[in-house]
Amino acid sequence: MPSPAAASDAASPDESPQVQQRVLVVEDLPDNRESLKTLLKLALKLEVDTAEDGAKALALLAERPYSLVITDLQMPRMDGMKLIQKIQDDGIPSTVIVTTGHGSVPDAVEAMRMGVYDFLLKTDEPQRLIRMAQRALKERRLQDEVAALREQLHGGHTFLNVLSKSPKMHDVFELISQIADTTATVMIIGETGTGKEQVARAIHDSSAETRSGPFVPVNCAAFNENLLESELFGHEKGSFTGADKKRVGRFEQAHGGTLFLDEIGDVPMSMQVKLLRVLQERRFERVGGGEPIEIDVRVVAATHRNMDDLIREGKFREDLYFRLNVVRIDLPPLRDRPEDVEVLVNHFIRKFARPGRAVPTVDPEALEALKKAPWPGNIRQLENAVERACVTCKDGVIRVHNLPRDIAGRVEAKNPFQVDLSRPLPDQLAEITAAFEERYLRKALRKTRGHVGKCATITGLSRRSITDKIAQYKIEKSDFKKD
Ligand SMILES: Nc1ncnc2c1ncn2[C@@H]1O[C@H](COP(=O)(O)OP(=O)(O)OP(=O)(O)O)[C@@H](O)[C@H]1O
Repeated sequence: MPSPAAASDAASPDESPQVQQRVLVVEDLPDNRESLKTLLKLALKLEVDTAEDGAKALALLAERPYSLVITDLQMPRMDGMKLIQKIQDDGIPSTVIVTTGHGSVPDAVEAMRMGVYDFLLKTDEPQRLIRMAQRALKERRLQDEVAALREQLHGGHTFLNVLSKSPKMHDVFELISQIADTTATVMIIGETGTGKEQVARAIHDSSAETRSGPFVPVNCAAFNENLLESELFGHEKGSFTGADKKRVGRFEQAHGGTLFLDEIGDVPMSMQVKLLRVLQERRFERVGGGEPIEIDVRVVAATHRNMDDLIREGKFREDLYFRLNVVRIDLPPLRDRPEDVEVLVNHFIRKFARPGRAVPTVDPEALEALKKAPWPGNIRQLENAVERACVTCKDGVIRVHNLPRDIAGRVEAKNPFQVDLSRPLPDQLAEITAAFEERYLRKALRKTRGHVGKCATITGLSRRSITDKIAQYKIEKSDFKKD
């Protein structure tokens, strides 16, 4: 039997703080049982329980989950083979390793056929057991993770903090769970505000490999070429004017975790070559530094741009695109998942509810308006609208007039002359005029694709007046340029 001292330098296989793994040793001889327990405890730094036969083991397995069961085959009462059979039949989510004497090798081989992970001889080196246990625990953890993800996937509208009832998004969840135990590079494509960063975080959290490491986001569009290089790769002291200190770049910061390259379509060509090299070689040098730095990072990139167009126009390297696009996730815009509006509204209401006050509700007309709005800014725009409504609603009910004008205006426009005798006539007239003016202006902007001069000609107003009204109604001119 192995001696405890032999394994003192082995590392724990479970670096994830979220999954607490436990081991069960099943062995009838007290000395062997205790020395195995001490060995495993020391080497794996995990909780280890023991049982003297199969029946006691089953009782323990019914009480708490064990990631790994290490069992002898020959024992009184219930032997190892019967225990294995029961674990298989009852679908107990434990991985089994068999320890056996020379005489029982055929039984151990039979146990392998029944689905046990592996077997080893009692005369084997202790290190062999430790290595086997480490491998088995790692694989178990991945299997448990995937099972937990699948449960989330089919059990509701939330998947690692991403809310959705939409079948299109459920396909995305399925894809994330499929790639959870890989480190494949992922490319997320979606309009602004569709939740690209949120999904990138879900990918990071879904994987036991990355989750215990950092999630490092970089907005590539926020830097010019030189700054982006030093942002990503860091620099050595004195490598350029102003580099008065050594700087650790984002790639290095993300070691062991995920680097999220947002707005990848905006990376200048010369930087694209450098990125490609890092993705291929998994190492790089700091700016002004000679020593190559090895990194173990999952890269998730995102863009709202049409990558095919960028490649066609010669603005993005195809080879880099292929590297990034190993797994591609297309996020649908909010207007293509109307079933999500209510779920998200309720989520944001809870998020923005004022402490100490009741969580607001939404009146049916306001909810209808929220569901019908086109949401060019997608979930972020919806989030802002709900935040504003939570602040302005007075009696704990969000009504149409608490919504931004462009959304409220759509409802009022449906029946602009509805008379409300509880409010003074001038107030209602002013609202109707404003709603009509806003609709007129939006239509003119749509026709002219946001061109203020042309819009002035159509409306008969001055350019200045158009600009003032655009500000007054909080209209985003850029929304019309894209149409
Ligand atoms: N499915 C979702 N469930 C809950 N919140 C979400 C969801 N999707 C997005 N959000 C929230 O909406 C906001 C915008 O999301 P995010 O920043 O991930 O979008 P984005 O596509 O990366 O935006 P941009 O293109 O502007 O970078 C964030 O506050 C995020 O938390």
